[in-house]
Amino acid sequence: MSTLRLSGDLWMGDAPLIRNLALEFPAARWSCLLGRSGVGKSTLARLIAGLPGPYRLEGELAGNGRALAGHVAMMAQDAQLLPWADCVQNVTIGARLRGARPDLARARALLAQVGLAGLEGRRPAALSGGQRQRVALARVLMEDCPIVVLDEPFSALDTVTRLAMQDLAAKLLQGRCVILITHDPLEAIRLSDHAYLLGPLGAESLALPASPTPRDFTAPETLAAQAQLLARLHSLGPVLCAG
Ligand SMILES: Nc1ncnc2c1ncn2[C@@H]1O[C@H](COP(=O)(O)OP(=O)(O)OP(=O)(O)O)[C@@H](O)[C@H]1O
Repeated sequence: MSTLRLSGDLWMGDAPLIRNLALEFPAARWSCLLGRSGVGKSTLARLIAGLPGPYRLEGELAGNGRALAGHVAMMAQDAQLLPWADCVQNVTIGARLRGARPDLARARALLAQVGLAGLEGRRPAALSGGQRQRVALARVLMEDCPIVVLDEPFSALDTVTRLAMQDLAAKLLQGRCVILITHDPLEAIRLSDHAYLLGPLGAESLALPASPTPRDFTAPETLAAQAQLLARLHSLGPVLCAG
């Protein structure tokens, strides 16, 4: 699967959310989706991941004309772990739901890769927020899908843990088509090869530094791009609540 393409109008119930979408998510690249709260970023993430909901796309979503079922793994802000299951059981949940025999050795190896060697038998309640996101990352790697959707995966973490998780994800998800949703301009700039700013009337492509990712958060070009992106997001104005 080389490039994932999404085009058309996104609807929530009987109301349009985003019109005129023409998004391209190349293989082996990180693409970022930005936009005001409520614009429809998580809805797009769910659509790409094939999750059910009261939304529909009047258009096309495919990778080289092929359907996406079985090709997408997703990681969200909340690690979404089973509270009664230990790390190994959480990482192998996909196989068990499919009725397949879980590869426990591979699960343990992936947990070691994300820095959780020795904690395999712990349940989520006995892990820190950062450790839970590491389990979620290991679960994504376990699924071994060419497309990975990350919906604000690190936004609940403190800044230093977040930077470490960004570096880890950039390393371990290398070679996959990653679609990152984030509110954090620095995260977008550090990790993305390209970015779209979403609005109700469509998506705008944003310029990013040419340097390789993950970008050094102290590099002048990273900081300049972060400031520029923050200014662009700020210019959209605050989110207003109806009623
Ligand atoms: N299950 C649902 N039923 C009805 N409306 C929904 C549902 N889920 C989301 N919406 C609405 O669809 C719109 C888009 O929601 P979505 O969560 O995709 O936005 P978002 O851009 O991800 O926002 P945020 O940045 O705040 O997470 C919002 O107006 C939201 O209220």
